[in-house]
Amino acid sequence: MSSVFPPVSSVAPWRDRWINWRNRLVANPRFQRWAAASPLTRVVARRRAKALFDLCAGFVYSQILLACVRLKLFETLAAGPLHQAQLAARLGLSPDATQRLLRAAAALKLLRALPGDRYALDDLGASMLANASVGAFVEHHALLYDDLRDPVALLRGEMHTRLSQFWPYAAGREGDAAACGAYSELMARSQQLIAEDVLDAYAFDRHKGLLDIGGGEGAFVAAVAARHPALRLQLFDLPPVAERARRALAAQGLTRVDVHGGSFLDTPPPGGADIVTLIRVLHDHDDATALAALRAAHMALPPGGALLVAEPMADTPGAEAIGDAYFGFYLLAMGSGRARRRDELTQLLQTAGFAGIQHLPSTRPIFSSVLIARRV
Ligand SMILES: CC(C)=CCC/C(C)=C/CC/C(C)=C/C=C/C(C)=C/C=C/C=C(C)/C=C/C=C(C)/C=C/C=C(C)/C=C/CC(C)(C)O
Ligand SMILES: C[S@@+](CC[C@H](N)C(=O)[O-])C[C@H]1O[C@@H](n2cnc3c(N)ncnc32)[C@H](O)[C@@H]1O
Repeated sequence: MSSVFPPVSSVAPWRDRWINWRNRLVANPRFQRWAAASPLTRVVARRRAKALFDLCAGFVYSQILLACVRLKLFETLAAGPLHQAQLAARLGLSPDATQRLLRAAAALKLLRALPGDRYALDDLGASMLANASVGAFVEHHALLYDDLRDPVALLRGEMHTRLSQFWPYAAGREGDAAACGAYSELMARSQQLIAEDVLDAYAFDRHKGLLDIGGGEGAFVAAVAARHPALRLQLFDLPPVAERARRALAAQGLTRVDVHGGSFLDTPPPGGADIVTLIRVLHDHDDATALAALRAAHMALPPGGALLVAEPMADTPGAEAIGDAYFGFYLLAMGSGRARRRDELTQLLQTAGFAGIQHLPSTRPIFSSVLIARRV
């Protein structure tokens, strides 16, 4: 059999030679058949085959989830198990289509099949109910999947993406007021997955005033306000987003937040705070703009003031695919930024004049890791 692998140089480093030897073996169909049958290797072989199948099928699984979200299947089952026929009537699907969807959702552990053709929520379906923003993310993935239909063209920068319309500032259109509502709402809803974890990770009560740069509609400062009634609060975001924040905070009766509109690219954020937060802001931007945001934070703080950065980071153990695969390609489609590794962020922070950079353990680092630093 001819090999797709060129000969290995005998002077290559030992690690390369080991990897090449191993990959030749794994790519050999005879080894594959042997490994699938041998009691020594079959567990690993099945796991690898399943992992590769799941990569092939990922889009199909996602679209089954989208069908469940659009048909409000999880909400329909919130009160308890229902029979397949009852579900067909509630979902407005034929009996066949209902059975197909229910079986698929049960196979994906969203639902649990019960005896007598009844279905209940399983852990993943119940978790969808508990985290309402996940459904909103699933819906907005329609844009991302459209942009990903030709991933090579996307990598080559040959596509005009829908996601860059959704996030206008990523494409240099900071002033696009019409488009900021949709992303601001999505971000505000998904703070539920972030804010409490950040508040648990750091003792904000050692500070007098907090400024949230890129604070969106104020969902994070509202969570801070609830936990730390004595902290003075400021929010800075692009003018149309700041206007939305003013309205949203006033609607909650939160008049103690001082909201400022401007771009950190050309407007210095207000001073007076001794801690600045950048929550899910830096990863949106390429290094030059991320540095501008950090320099704006630096300027707003007194010497010794603190900077807290919270966002998904690329090298989070157990969540590598979320950082490098999901956010890597998401941000590519969006038009700027990348999920940085902790040491890459550390370097940016140092360049902007921060020191004492520490990683803080957080409850669910897969959604956001937390770094704290001190302004020199
Ligand atoms: C009761 C008995 C006997 C046993 C119980 C067993 C048990 C312990 C079960 C566990 C149940 C449990 C607590 C489950 C919890 C599940 C949770 C919290 C699930 C959360 C899921 C969250 C998901 C899937 C989040 C998805 C987030 C996405 C897709 C985020 C996308 C973010 C984007 C696009 C951000 C864009 C912003 C930008 C532009 C990058 O800046
Ligand atoms: C991904 S959102 C995160 C919002 C919020 N921090 C959160 O976690 O929900 C990024 C925020 O940065 C804001 N932003 C982007 N470019 C900005 C700029 N040049 N100056 C100020 N804010 C900016 C956006 O308007 C948006 O609200």
